[in-house]
Amino acid sequence: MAAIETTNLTRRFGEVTALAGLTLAVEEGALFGLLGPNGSGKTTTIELLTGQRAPTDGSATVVGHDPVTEPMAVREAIGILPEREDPPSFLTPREYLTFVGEVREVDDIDGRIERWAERLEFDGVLDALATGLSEGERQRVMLAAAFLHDPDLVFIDEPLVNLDPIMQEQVKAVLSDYCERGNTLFLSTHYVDVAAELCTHVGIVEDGALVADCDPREMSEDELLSYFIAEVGGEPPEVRA
Ligand SMILES: Nc1ncnc2c1ncn2[C@@H]1O[C@H](COP(=O)(O)OP(=O)(O)OP(=O)(O)O)[C@@H](O)[C@H]1O
Repeated sequence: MAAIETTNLTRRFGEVTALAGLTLAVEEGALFGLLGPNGSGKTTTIELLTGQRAPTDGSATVVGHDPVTEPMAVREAIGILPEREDPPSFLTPREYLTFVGEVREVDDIDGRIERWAERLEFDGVLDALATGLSEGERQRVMLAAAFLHDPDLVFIDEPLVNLDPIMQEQVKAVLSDYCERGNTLFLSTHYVDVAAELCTHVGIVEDGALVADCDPREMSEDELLSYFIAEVGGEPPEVRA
């Protein structure tokens, strides 16, 4: 069954067409990556699918609900980590996550916070003001917030940005494990290596339209990179020896 389906999803901002008729299906349990260059419409797609913005044209279904007519049902069923969002600077991670847990009506909030803090290794700063946290620590707190209520589907805009290589590996394991339990992830990224290594399904988007839909497990990272560059209008690189 599809966790997400879009038909001709379109969004214009005045003269600018951010999304130009995106038609896409993401199956339940997929670790989906929307791969595209800067300005290709990735963030806009997430904003439309999560009910933060209305489309100019077209439609979408997210875990069986229409984000335009049933935004609350969508919001309850999903987790989201938008690009460049931080916990409030004047709260500690524990306070912020407690607030999120209460809004999300999570059982055993304290236990879940402890488990996520250990898993994402920010237990040492759980009671420090967020203003003093590193960018990577703030990113991990926001990841915990997205997963705290154990949703069926999570959207993450650029999941590994700001993380050091060791933390990137740990976050990749968290994301893979989440999908192996039957949940669905919708990532947006412009990093081909992230899509190649992590995803089970990649959609390549350019100028707001889907130009390719592939399974990266069936190709090497170099092949995905060449495919990506060819699809977004450039010349493929010379294959490395
Ligand atoms: N609120 C807005 N008003 C006007 N134009 C917008 C708005 N939001 C996005 N756009 C434009 O729509 C296009 C797609 O933007 P979007 O942020 O969805 O791309 P993206 O693929 O997420 O880019 P990046 O990888 O740089 O984050 C861009 O040309 C952008 O300038």
